[in-house]
Order: sequence, then structure tokens, then C-alpha cells
Amino acid sequence: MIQYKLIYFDVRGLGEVSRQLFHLAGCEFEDVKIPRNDEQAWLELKKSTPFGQLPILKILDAESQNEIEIPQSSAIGRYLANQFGYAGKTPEEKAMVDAVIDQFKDFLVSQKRLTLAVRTKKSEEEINRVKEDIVTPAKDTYFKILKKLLENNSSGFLVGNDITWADLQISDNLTTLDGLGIFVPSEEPILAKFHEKIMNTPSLKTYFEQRPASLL
Ligand SMILES: N[C@@H](CCC(=O)N[C@@H](CS)C(=O)NCC(=O)O)C(=O)O
Repeated sequence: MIQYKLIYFDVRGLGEVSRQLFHLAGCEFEDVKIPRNDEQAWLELKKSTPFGQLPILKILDAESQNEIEIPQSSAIGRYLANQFGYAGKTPEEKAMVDAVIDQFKDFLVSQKRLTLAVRTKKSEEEINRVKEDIVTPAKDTYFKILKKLLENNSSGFLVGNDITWADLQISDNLTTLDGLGIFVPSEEPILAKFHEKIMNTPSLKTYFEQRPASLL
């Protein structure tokens, strides 16, 4: 039997898509959450992580006691999506799913500057400056790409006819951007409809309703 342990901080962040993939697939896993404010606990754990950061996924074969650890959020997400059948159905769909994930990662670079300003409690003026100078131009490109994908796909998903981990990643990011005031559902009906659809995925709905609230 295979036992999975996902280790990340007690926020959604870069660990959330993997959590959602386990719930979507109905696969049991240990969801280890390191308190963000317990720096000592993290610094102790950091020494033993493969690349010095979280998330990591530990996969234990209970029979042979063989354990492997996968670092990097996209590598973990892609691995789980392939294991559970949410990576796209054909090589071409998989490539497009990966392209959407890469586009999200490109956007994340600008988003990170905003989340840093929010987390370090910068002044409202500074936060608004980061939004106007960095995040808004990046958002415009990113949202345009996502809307084009949705407009060209009658399934309501970003790629193909079924939900993939790209849908989970983008929907989760829209939740974050909503909280940060960057995604305003009433101004973006196509993205709002997509977000609503993913949030109402039957096997995820209870999880979404019960998980602790987290801005990031
Ligand atoms: N490219 C990595 C980035 C991982 C990353 O930035 N992790 C942060 C949390 S979101 C972290 O471990 N921070 C603590 C540290 O670097 O000491 C990934 O996608 O997993």
C-alpha cells in the first residue's frame, strides 16, 4: 500500500492544488501543515527537505518501506495529476495543461510582490503602487489568455472536456486574487462563471466549505 504525506505551511499557497487533487481523487493522504508563525519548527524541518523549501510530497511504500520525497509544487501537482488522471487525456492536452500552469507561474512572479507587500504590512499607498505598476499589467495579459481559452472551449474547462489540475490551479489563484481585490467577479463574468463551476465540483465542495479560511 502507498501512503502519501504532503508537507506545507498552514496556508493554501503552493500546497493547495495538491491537497485538492487528493480530495478530487478520493485518495487518503496526511496533510501536514507547518504553522507559518513557528519559524523554529520550519528551520528545523528545512534542513532535511530536499531543496530547502515547501511543499514536499513523501511517498511511502508500506510493504518495502521505500520512501521517496518530491520537492517543487509543480512537480508534485503534475505527478499527482498523472497518477489520478487529471493531467489531460492526450499528450497535446497535457502540453496545454502544462502551458496554463506555466502561465500561472509567470503571473505569480508579479503577484508575489503584492503578497509580500500585504504580508509585511506595507502602507496602503505602497500596496496600491505595486498593484498599479506591476500586478495590473500582468493581470490584464493573464486574464486575457484565460478568457480566450474558456471562450474557445464549450466544456467550461480550460483544456479538454474534463477537469484538470490546470483548472484547480487557476481557480485557486482566482480565489486569492479575489481576496486581494485584483479579481472582481462582477467585472469578469467569464472568469467568474469558471471559478463558480470549479468551486461547485461535487467531490470538492465539502472540502472547500470545511477548509480553514486563508487569504493566501
Ligand atoms: N518553486 C518552488 C517555490 C517554493 C517556495 O517558495 N516555498 C516557500 C513557501 S511558498 C518556502 O518554502 N519558504 C520558506 C523558505 O524558503 O525558507 C515551488 O514551486 O515549490
